[in-house]
Amino acid sequence: MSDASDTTDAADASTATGAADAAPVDDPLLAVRGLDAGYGDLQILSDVDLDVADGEYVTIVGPNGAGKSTVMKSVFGLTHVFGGSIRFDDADITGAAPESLVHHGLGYVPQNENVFAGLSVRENLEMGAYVLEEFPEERLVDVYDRFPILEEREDQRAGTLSGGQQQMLAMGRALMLDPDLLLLDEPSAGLAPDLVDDLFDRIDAINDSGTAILMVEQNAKEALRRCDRGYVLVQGENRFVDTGEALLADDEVRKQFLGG
Ligand SMILES: Nc1ncnc2c1ncn2[C@@H]1O[C@H](COP(=O)(O)OP(=O)(O)OP(=O)(O)O)[C@@H](O)[C@H]1O
Repeated sequence: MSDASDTTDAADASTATGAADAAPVDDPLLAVRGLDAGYGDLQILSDVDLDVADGEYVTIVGPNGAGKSTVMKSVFGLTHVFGGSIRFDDADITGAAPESLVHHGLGYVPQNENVFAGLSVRENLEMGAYVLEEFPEERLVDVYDRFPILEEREDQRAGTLSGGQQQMLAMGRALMLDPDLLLLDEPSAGLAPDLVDDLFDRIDAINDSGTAILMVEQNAKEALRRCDRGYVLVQGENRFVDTGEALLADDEVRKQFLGG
């Protein structure tokens, strides 16, 4: 974990003992500061700070109901923000609508219902680019390169794909706009264990080609193994922040959140 002497003003906002510097990145692509957010009148997140640098791979782990998905939804304009700010690429996007965020270079793959089941694979991918005046053929080629099964099945209805293929399609759709930051909410949920590694490899490859990733995962050990930095969120607050490697090695994190 980071030394306490590292703490900045933003980190001072962290409430839990042992919280490291939650905002350690110079000139971050995404900067969440002091975020209080939730649904209707219900506040779920308290004073959350989170950074993602350009090209960085950041993961959020933590117990069920901690508010991990709520962080992602807040970044994508899908919650009620009570306080704090969200900046992306030097613009204040706090409370901005999802339609405007995709223009800004933000892609979001929700955990559930993330494909149009009644449309074909190709139509789903076309929907991913609907905000553009001209269809980006080169993006389709890139997505088919990353996920060849989607090209093989381009005329098949998305609802008939397997869970893993639907997840690839959802990611492919978000990649059609070549986002600078891709938000992935539990991409491995519901996948057979032998498919999970393959999916994580593909996410690594997306990151290797320059797209920053912010990912929520239940599969915490694997996610921390692969990411640059991780946040452990508990009851709507940052509890630990560090490199994935340091979090995996931390006794308290291991004992409390990674099953020993
Ligand atoms: N649309 C909603 N309206 C009201 N409360 C909600 C809504 N969505 C989530 N919540 C509540 O917000 C809290 C945090 O949920 P969230 O899905 O962000 O947690 P999570 O850490 O992602 O959990 P999990 O790992 O189980 O997906 C939970 O108590 C949940 O019941």
